[in-house]
Amino acid sequence: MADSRRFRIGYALAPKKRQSFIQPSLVNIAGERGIDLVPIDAASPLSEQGPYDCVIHKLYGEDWKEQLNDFSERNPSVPVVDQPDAIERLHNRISMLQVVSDLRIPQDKETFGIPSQIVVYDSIALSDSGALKFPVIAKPLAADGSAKSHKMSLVYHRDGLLKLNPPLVLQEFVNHGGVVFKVYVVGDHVKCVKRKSLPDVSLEKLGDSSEGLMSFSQVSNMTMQDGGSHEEYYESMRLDAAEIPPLGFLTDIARGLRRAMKLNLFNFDVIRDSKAGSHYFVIDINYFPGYAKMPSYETVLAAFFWNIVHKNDIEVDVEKERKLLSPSSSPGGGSEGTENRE
Ligand SMILES: Nc1ncnc2c1ncn2[C@@H]1O[C@H](COP(=O)(O)OP(=O)(O)OP(=O)(O)O)[C@@H](O)[C@H]1O
Ligand SMILES: O=P(O)(O)O[C@H]1[C@H](O)[C@@H](O)[C@H](OP(=O)(O)O)[C@@H](OP(=O)(O)O)[C@H]1O
Ligand SMILES: [Mg+2]
Ligand SMILES: [Mg+2]
Repeated sequence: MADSRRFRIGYALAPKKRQSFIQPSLVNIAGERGIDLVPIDAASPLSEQGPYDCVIHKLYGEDWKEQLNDFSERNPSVPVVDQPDAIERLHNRISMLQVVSDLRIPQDKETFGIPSQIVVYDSIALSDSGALKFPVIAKPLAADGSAKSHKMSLVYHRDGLLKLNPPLVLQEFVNHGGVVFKVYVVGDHVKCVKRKSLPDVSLEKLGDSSEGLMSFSQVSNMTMQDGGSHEEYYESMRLDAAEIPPLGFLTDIARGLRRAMKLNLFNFDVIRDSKAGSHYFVIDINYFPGYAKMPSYETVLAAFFWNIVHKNDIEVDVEKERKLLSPSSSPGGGSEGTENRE
């Protein structure tokens, strides 16, 4: 007999994210699979809303974190995707990439790592960039979703550093042919797309840049102008010609990151070292990225939701779950039939 039970996924998203992610196409495809997407009002107590079979979210701040923790304590059987403590690691650009350095994956033909980087907490420390080679990219230390956290500078020489505002990360710029590979992860699903990136920096450019630095923001999200310049034309040719790294290689990294971070919804940016064609750098990891930009995102996300409500097939903090499910924690909430989940 067909399963007629419907499942409710509560979502707490900022207005812009809600608009881009909760497309009618996603609502329809999830609906056909028996899953209803239900908005959560972040201004009211979460524990008074519901019932939900799962909560997905992307909101910042301590208050929201407390709300989620409180909800999990009251509703231990309802998965919160993902746990706020696990997401927090991605709000700092050092802890974000540390997880990549700590990954132990057998590396064969293709190898990966992160660019050399240092963290700078105050202006005095800016005069000492250590052993870093220029150019470097200065990135705000915090990756907290604010417009400011995406404002970067490409710094050509030491003098350019003095114009920056710490706390920030100074990361060696790697020439990579102007293309960034965005690897989207949704549970065990992995999809790579190509995007425009910063162009390579030549030695000549390094020598004659009097400004010392160039500011930019969200370069991979910039669309090319209609009837654009020659430069844009060549950029788009470069993008078309770029070969995506082997999917098996990216999937191994994705799987390793998912396990290590205990996260299900993220993407990471990868660039290919122009000097060593099979060496790659992971330069950024983002929680709950712009999935609507991923081909067939509706079917992928609907399948993910289905897996959660039917099989609980998500990456979780086992220790935390154990505590939450211990007899001392109070059960409750969740919609009818939640206990049917495995
Ligand atoms: N080390 C690097 N070498 C070369 N290019 C880089 C490096 N780091 C960043 N970039 C370029 O700068 C862009 C922005 O950097 P990054 O991805 O760290 O910022 P972000 O604001 O967190 O991006 P997103 O919008 O993906 O969250 C990258 O997409 C890439 O084009
Ligand atoms: O504004 P914050 O919270 O930092 O999150 C952004 C991510 O950092 C970006 O990576 C997302 O864009 P991509 O999906 O192109 O990576 C971007 O996607 P969006 O602009 O479609 O929402 C955001 O998710
Ligand atoms: Mg990025
Ligand atoms: Mg980012």
